[in-house]
Amino acid sequence: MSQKESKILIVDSDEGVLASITRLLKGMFSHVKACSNPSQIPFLLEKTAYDVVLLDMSCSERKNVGLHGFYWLSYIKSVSQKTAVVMMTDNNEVDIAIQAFKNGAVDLIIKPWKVDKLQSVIGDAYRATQLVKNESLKAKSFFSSIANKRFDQKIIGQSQSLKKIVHTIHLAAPTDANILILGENGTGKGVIAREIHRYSHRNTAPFISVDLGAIPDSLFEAELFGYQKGAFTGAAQNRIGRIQEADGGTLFLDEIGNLPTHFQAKILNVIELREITPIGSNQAVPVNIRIVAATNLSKNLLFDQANFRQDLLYRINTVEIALPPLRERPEDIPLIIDHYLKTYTKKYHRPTLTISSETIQALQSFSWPGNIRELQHSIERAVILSESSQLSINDFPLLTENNMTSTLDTLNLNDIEKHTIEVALRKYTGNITHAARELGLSRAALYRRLDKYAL
Ligand SMILES: Nc1ncnc2c1ncn2[C@@H]1O[C@H](COP(=O)(O)OP(=O)(O)OP(=O)(O)O)[C@@H](O)[C@H]1O
Repeated sequence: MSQKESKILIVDSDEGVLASITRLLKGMFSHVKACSNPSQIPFLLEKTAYDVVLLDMSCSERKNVGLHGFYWLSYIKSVSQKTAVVMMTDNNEVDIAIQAFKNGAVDLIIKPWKVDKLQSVIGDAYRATQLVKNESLKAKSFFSSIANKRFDQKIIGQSQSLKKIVHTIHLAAPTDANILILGENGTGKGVIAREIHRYSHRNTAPFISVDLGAIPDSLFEAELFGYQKGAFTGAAQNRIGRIQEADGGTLFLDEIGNLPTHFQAKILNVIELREITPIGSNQAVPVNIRIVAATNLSKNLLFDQANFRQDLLYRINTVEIALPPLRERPEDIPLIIDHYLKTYTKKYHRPTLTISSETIQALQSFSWPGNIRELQHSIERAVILSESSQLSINDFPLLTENNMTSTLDTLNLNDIEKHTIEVALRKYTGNITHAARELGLSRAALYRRLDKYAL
């Protein structure tokens, strides 16, 4: 591999990992930078154009906060499309790999790594970036195609409840009313928010989505309000924040229910004053935005002022859309299956794959705690792993296991704990951070139990 001006950034909170990978890659790259605090990533990327970033999935400046790597992966891809990001994880899960690729990672390394494997993956990633430089048009579409497809999703389903929701969207979208979307994880709140934007008169302006649950506290203000050059160490140039990026368009505040109270006050201020002040500036900038917000909090929790500022709530819920969980609209399931079967057989080159009607019925009777996202992932996994020309019940392990729809016929605490963990993992389609949060455990404590129960 040519060493001429090749640059790699390695991000991992574990200094030991950093030291050993740095040693391994020093011979391959002319510039190797190790970083143990991911909040420095914005400043490092501003200073240097890295060809490759090797990023740990759970890197965070805080302990046990889970898969923050996904946040940083999106960040890196948003500021530097040409940088190839390779993710590292100590978790050998298909879902994590699929999610990493969907978010734009070019490869994934499972810890503990084999030296030759690590070097060949990084070498390939570097060569891909050179391809981008040489054949920029072709390669650009290679890097951006997966990401763009995510935003094309149409609302699929014909149940009465979904029809009502689509009708509400058509009425409310063209007004500038703020809209609050309520629904369990994976019910399609993001898809609805994009549909609202598409039907609004702002649809030629940006739709900016901010996952409030994923932004580290230390970056909240910089990310949302932007900053001025010199505002803090490392602020090498002015940067506009996400709110200003949405000027003229729609700002989608996802997971608003997870926002700490002091940040809720800042968002309320923006909505009331319709202006923001970047960090380091004393000049307020007017912003013309329409707010669409979403949360998976139940109405009871949301309307409890101990959890959420009620003055903010009444600002964002002019129109409320409550998305029903998938189990309450099983008539939509065959359409969704058909859609994702077509999508994934095409993607994975298995055009002749069908699904038996018995399997469709079984999928309709399942409770889908992770909703459409879980159904979608199950179909994707089945398409990848099935060896026959027709998908059957056996291609969907959750249909054959004694799963969460059944009541546990035991009082053994270990069995109950294992079962509860399985339910949480399914609900969040393997997302350790979300599952741990719902179980009231730290990520580390959940990992210990996964080992204990061999899950
Ligand atoms: N009506 C639908 N038809 C087909 N696919 C859908 C539909 N609604 C959502 N999806 C797909 O389901 C997945 C989850 O959707 P989305 O991210 O919008 O859910 P969400 O409620 O915002 O989830 P979360 O609360 O976890 O952020 C996405 O891949 C999306 O494309």
